[in-house]
Amino acid sequence: MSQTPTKLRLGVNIDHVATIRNARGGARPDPARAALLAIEAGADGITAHLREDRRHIHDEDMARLKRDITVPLNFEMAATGDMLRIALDVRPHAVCLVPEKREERTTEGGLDVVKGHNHLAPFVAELNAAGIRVSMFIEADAEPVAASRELGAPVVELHTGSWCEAVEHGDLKRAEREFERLARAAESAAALGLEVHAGHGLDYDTAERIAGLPQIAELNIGHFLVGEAVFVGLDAAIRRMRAAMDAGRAKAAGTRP
Ligand SMILES: CC(=O)[C@@H](O)[C@H](O)COP(=O)(O)O
Ligand SMILES: NCC(=O)COP(=O)(O)O
Repeated sequence: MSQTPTKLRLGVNIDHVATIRNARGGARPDPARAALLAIEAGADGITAHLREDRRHIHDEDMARLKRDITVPLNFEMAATGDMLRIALDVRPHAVCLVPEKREERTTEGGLDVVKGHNHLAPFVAELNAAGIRVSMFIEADAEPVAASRELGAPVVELHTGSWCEAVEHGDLKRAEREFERLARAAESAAALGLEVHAGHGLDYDTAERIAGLPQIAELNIGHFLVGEAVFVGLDAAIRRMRAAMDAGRAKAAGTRP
């Protein structure tokens, strides 16, 4: 017998609207406007990453997003004292702790929650105490999942980058291995009572496939959607993404979207 699938949330990451704005300085395109449009199109949450080098999102963007949007704000940040101070000031719905390297082009790999336990513990504790939902952006492996649980984070976000890269390069064997890894990590996180999110590098096809993992509650997607917006508009790209996610979840559950 088929079961009604639980709805999978879509968090739209608007970082790269700010990347385009910053290419020229000034105020356009405005990431807060993109966030409002994303919500109209069906986003369940807005994600933004305040990088230490401020290459895209700026401090004022975070403050404006918190003030203007009507859905949960997911604030991605490195575990530094400065970022913690800003997050406690902005008070987003959620903070996702991510690893950050100044020279990287995008987030490479997950947080080292095992070796980094002592460094990360006070960040998780302070954010938890402030009522901000903490998620750990980790590699899809049992060890970081268990270490995140030990740290007291209620949520993990599984890094889908390696899987998406293998799919993009047509390396099907590696892609299947990476997908199995994500599936196992999602299962072990859910078994430990953690809420499971996933993201990085997802497109329509990979989002549809990963939506079939029933433990996953939220996908965070940005770069691909902002790129698609150039061709079809942000509204249409988000609606198509929503449909792909619903189709993937329904297919895996044996129902219709
Ligand atoms: C943590 C993560 O995977 C992304 O949300 C993050 O925002 C990537 O950083 P860039 O947006 O700078 O590529
Ligand atoms: N945490 C992942 C995210 O927010 C979006 O990543 P991407 O789709 O911009 O690669």
